Amino acid sequence: MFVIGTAGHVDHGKSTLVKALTGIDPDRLQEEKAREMTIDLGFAWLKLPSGREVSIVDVPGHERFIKNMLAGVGGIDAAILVIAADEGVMPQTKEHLAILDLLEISKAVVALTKVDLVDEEWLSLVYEDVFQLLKGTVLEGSPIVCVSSRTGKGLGDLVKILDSILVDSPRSVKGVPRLPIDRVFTIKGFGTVVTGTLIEGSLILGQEVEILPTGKRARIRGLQSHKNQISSVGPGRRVAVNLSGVDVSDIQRGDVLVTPGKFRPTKRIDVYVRAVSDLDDPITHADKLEFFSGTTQSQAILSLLGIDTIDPGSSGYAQLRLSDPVVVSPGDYFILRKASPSVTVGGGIVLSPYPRRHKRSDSAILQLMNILHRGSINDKVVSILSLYGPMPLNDLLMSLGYAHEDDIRGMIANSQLISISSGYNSDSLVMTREFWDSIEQGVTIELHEYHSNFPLRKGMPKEEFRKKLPVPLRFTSAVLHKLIEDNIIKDLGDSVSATDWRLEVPAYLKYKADRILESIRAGGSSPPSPTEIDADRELLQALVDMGKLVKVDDDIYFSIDVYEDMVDKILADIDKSGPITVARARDLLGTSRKYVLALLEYMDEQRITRRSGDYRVRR
Ligand SMILES: Nc1nc2c(ncn2[C@@H]2O[C@H](COP(=O)(O)OP(=O)(O)OP(=O)(O)O)[C@@H](O)[C@H]2O)c(=O)[nH]1
Repeated sequence: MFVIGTAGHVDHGKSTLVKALTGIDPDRLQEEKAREMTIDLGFAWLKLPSGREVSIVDVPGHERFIKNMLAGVGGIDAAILVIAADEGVMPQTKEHLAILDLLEISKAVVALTKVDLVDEEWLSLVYEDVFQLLKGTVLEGSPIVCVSSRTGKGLGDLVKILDSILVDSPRSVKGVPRLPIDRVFTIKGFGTVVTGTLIEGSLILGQEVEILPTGKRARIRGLQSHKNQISSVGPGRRVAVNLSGVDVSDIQRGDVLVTPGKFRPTKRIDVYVRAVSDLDDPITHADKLEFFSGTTQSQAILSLLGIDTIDPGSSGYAQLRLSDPVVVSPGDYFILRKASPSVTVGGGIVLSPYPRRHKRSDSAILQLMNILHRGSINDKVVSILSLYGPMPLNDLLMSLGYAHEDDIRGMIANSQLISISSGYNSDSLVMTREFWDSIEQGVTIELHEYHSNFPLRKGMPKEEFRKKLPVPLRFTSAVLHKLIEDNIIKDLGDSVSATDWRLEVPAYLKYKADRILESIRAGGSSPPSPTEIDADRELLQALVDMGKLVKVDDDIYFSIDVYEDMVDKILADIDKSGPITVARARDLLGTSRKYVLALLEYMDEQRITRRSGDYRVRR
């Protein structure tokens, strides 16, 4: 589906032409009728000879209403540039042409209107003038048709030309729906209605939607296109959406209707800027300008990257700081105007909707801009991830545009990118293969350093390890698991170690360790307490972690062979004589009640035995 927009100087016959073509008067407002001037946007639709229906947006030509004009042309696929044959090229003819050029609306036709008012000679002069005017713009070579809305002359040709230029819709049904709102009103008995051009994706009756930047949620209660009730709508269509759960006063022109959670309003964007060629002054760093995109507008401060000015007709990269949050996607077009004198100075393309602040002279940033502007999607993904580090998949899609979802998933599938699922919200973290390699190397170095600093510890506690990972906190668990799974680190329960590391008593403590082991083994089932043999607690724990001692409580450590022997004896006795009491176990092991009690409790903890009243039974 296509949306056609009018453009052209005030009073040159745009609204009259739309009415002559469609039978619908686009001037809706009382004031517009009284003053015979379009103030706000008007809407109509037309069936082309091929049978296709197209929407028409009629815009005001008066320079005072340029903001409304910009809200109207923000979503169009093709333009009719209207120039009155009696007056010829006028200031807003030029400004509107410059805007179409900046928005790269190359599907266009020029309608020389009011030809009933001029003679052939004059007409050919104006025709030549217009022909020259289009040169060097995206409209160069566009058909020029002479029409009269009064006599009907040329209208048939105009419609045929429109039919022939409207091929290959650039809009995708697959994308995420986004509807820049151009009107909000109430209909008695129905409530809130918003209208706009759906720029991608589709909307379905009953669906939940979000209004940005406010984040208000609503439900689609009704859909209309060209006054027909419909149950779903695809991209490139004018649509009226009846919403429940949201008040008219909560919404305004410039807001955007989207599916919840898919877009985030932004006040800083990276852009490619082109300056209008017949400007008096260059665009300069730190200029305060007005930014228009879709139906949105905001004040903007321009930070030029790598340059101080953009000369008329030239281009450059910039970061815009906006006073109001906007909802934009990469590839969106925008216009920049100066407030006084009121003039369109340039426009361009959004490259990155959620950038960081840049150093103006950073060559890496200029390189990134170049790639975001003209690079392949693979290069864009790799550059963004290399510069900004790992990113949740949804943020990456938001940064590069949902149209690239399949490409990005393809890069994950062929391991160019690593994706780690957090397990909840189906949220996953995406990073380059290089970044993943650097995590692997980084943790290995980190763990070896830890092992040499703490030679008596079996590993780094998992909590501590997770905090060191260079990824957002909610993904640290998932990353930890992948590192274990890929055999980069070793899982030790509550801690982790390097895979090639084994806990060993360092040489300088060997003598001490041997003495401790000897004393405890010599004690058999009644070993001395650590205090009695003046044993270092950390060293004891290391001997436990190495499997040489078993710690049954803070004061009782058994030698492993003694412990295993005692466990065997108790289990054999249970098998032979049934559940065992503390007293029977004491006699069996020939030790005191203190040791037996601690041992049996430990065995319960280890799920070897279970306590049942005064007895222990096997688990
Ligand atoms: N003779 C003649 N008059 C025309 C023709 N088309 C429009 N007009 C007249 O020109 C005047 C302006 O026409 P509009 O259609 O309102 O002009 P517009 O471009 O829509 O004006 P804005 O929307 O305010 O910019 C009206 O009085 C029309 O009747 C035409 O083909 N021939």
